[in-house]
Amino acid sequence: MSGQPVLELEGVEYSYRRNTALRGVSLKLKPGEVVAVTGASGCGKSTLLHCAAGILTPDAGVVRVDGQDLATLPEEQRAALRRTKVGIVLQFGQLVPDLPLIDNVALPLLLDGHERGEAHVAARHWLDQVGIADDADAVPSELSGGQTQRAALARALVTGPSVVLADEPTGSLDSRAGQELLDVLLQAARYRGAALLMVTHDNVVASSADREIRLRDGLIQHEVSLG
Ligand SMILES: Nc1ncnc2c1ncn2[C@@H]1O[C@H](COP(=O)(O)OP(=O)(O)OP(=O)(O)O)[C@@H](O)[C@H]1O
Repeated sequence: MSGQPVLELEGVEYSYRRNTALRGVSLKLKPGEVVAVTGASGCGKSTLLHCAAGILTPDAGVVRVDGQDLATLPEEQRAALRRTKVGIVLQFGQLVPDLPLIDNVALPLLLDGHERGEAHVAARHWLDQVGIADDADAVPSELSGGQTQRAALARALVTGPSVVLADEPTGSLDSRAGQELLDVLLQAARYRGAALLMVTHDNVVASSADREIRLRDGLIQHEVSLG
């Protein structure tokens, strides 16, 4: 795997008031690289993902996306970088409740100034890729947990991001549906050259990665190359 890292964390620390979640975590992902973050509940996995996404600002350390330090960018540029370069699949609450799925998935493109028809074509493509093209006109409250997760993945991939961050991407799916969704994610990384960082409790998901980073008490306990 060649190229400069598209995602870089250096000495990232984060505390929630008195609760220290990350104690200095460093990692680098190159284009097309797939990294699984594992570890016991509460070890800091989601916090790491949220820092990488720019949702949380680290207390110390640096997060770079495509070589740009998120902390030094003006808010508007940081938001634009996150919108265009980073696709995020969180566990809950990502979709806009009253918007049909087609618009939910097209939203990152619409916010970025793309024309509506063009955004809808891309959204339909990704709804099809994740297997819910028939639900394009449904609103999120009409969906199952698994369908919601698929829609969130379609929305994360619609901009063709350089970095995809996924928190338990197959969490509420049975093993077959989970495998299908994992395949979509892996293809986005391997064929489109996106770096994929995914938090998972699932050994099958972890073993599909190129590397596994195991966290313990907010630190990298060990790192295993699986390639
Ligand atoms: N909003 C919050 N306020 C206070 N403490 C928090 C908050 N979110 C997480 N924590 C604490 O930070 C630590 C790391 O939490 P985090 O959610 O990152 O772990 P995790 O490895 O993702 O856990 P899980 O596998 O259960 O999702 C834990 O001790 C947790 O209790």
